[in-house]
Amino acid sequence: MDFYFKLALYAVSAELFRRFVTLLIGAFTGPLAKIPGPLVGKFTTLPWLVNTIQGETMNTIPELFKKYGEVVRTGPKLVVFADKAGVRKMLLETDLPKSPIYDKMRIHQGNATLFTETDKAALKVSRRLLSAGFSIAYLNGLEPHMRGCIRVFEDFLDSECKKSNGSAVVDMSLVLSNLAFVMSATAFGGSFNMVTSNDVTLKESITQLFARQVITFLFPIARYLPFIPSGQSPSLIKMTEDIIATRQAEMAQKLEVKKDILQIILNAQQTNPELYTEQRVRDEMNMFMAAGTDTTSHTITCALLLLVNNPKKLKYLVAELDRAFPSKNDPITFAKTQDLPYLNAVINEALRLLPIISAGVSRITTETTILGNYEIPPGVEVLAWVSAKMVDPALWPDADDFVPERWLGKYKSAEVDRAVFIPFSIGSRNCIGQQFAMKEMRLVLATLVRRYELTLVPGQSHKLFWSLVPRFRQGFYNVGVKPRM
Ligand code: HEM
Repeated sequence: MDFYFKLALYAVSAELFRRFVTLLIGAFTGPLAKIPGPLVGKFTTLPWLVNTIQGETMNTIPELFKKYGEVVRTGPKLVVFADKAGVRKMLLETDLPKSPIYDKMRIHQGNATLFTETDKAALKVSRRLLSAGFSIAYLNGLEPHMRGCIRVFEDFLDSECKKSNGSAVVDMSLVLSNLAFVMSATAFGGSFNMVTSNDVTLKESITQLFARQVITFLFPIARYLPFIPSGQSPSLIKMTEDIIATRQAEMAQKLEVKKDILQIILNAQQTNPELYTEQRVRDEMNMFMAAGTDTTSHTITCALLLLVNNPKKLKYLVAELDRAFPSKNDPITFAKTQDLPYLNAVINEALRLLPIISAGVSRITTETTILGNYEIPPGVEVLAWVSAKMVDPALWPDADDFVPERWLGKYKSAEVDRAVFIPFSIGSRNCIGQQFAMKEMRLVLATLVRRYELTLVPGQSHKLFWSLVPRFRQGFYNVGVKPRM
């Protein structure tokens, strides 16, 4: 017994020693050793993990770029890139696959969705299939749904104002999240009047889903712990199940059905039931609703934040919208908002200054790849820190200021650099919902600014943290709202 115990002890010690030596060698030799970064990053990703849990990487990594330059090693096999060429090469030219953290974000292991698919061949199939649901013809067909949702939203704002003697203070981050959720849900097959209030249930469902995804990509084992949020709130599960069941019943009765993403997924299920299992259909729908909710609502909330804090710019936008819609009741449409220069410029500035993509896009090298003048061996997680160049003072005069005018022509002799303005990412994994999002954001922002007087509620913190998307630390963003005459 004693002999076996000693043998086991020697074996464990030898293994620990081997690992220690490998770590030391990896830290100070080999291609990654040349990459600058904090000393601790050569040995462990622990500080990065802690920062990610705290939602602080969006604030701390830019500090590392200031200290170490545009390429920083933050873990033994983790490198973050802010340089233009490196980011473009990783996302576009070499088109590296998504890293295994996306596998870990799956709600159900074994069930990939479009967002969490890491296999390039499988991606090609599902991306081609689902792209049909984002064609211009399909998106234009969504206009009545979106405008219907906005009408209900306006009724809600009007009644809030009536309740408080004509003007109200509204938590825009909450109500816009609910609105965006309903817009996605109706676009993907849901019924129309689902949410008309400042009920927090749906927002909490999405927040919970995202929080779980962050926890499980950091600690995959956590998915088995009872106190970790399931990411499957009962209201979200029920809603998705109802939407799918209603559509399946319509199909069974051979009724004419909507041509939408849900239908595309259900048709795929009929031809390929092994790949598109019932569970995958549900996960895919949940993913689309989540991807389409806090992304657009955050961007619109930030556009409002920037506008109410810059009243002169808000006036320019009001003037543009008054010219385009002289009567308060003129229909605000896709076609009429598509090319409004100042409206588009405001949305671009919101996407540039307060982007969704504020904590890097994760990829993995599969062979030795030259990125940012460094030789990156296979199996290294590389993060494209897209947001860095979007606020680089060398490219954007008054980089931290809200200047919609820079999108209307040269600003202080600089033209916008579209090669670094990539809030929807680039390459084969760019945002499939980009046009959907732009159409939705133009409609909502134009309606709010044309029909309501919007004012700053002072004393609020603009501090953000990251939980798959940026969120307000204070938990809300209030704006004063009053119907315009
Ligand atoms: C302002 C709004 C939005 C922004 C800024 C945005 C941004 C992005 C970015 C940066 C990615 C790449 C993420 C990565 O590689 O990890 C992405 C992917 C994706 N987005 Fe969006 N998004 C927005 C709205 C939407 C909407 C409305 C939908 C759906 C209706 C959507 C669906 C998706 C999907 C499915 C993917 C994964 C695509 C793939 O991996 O092939 N997004 N989005």
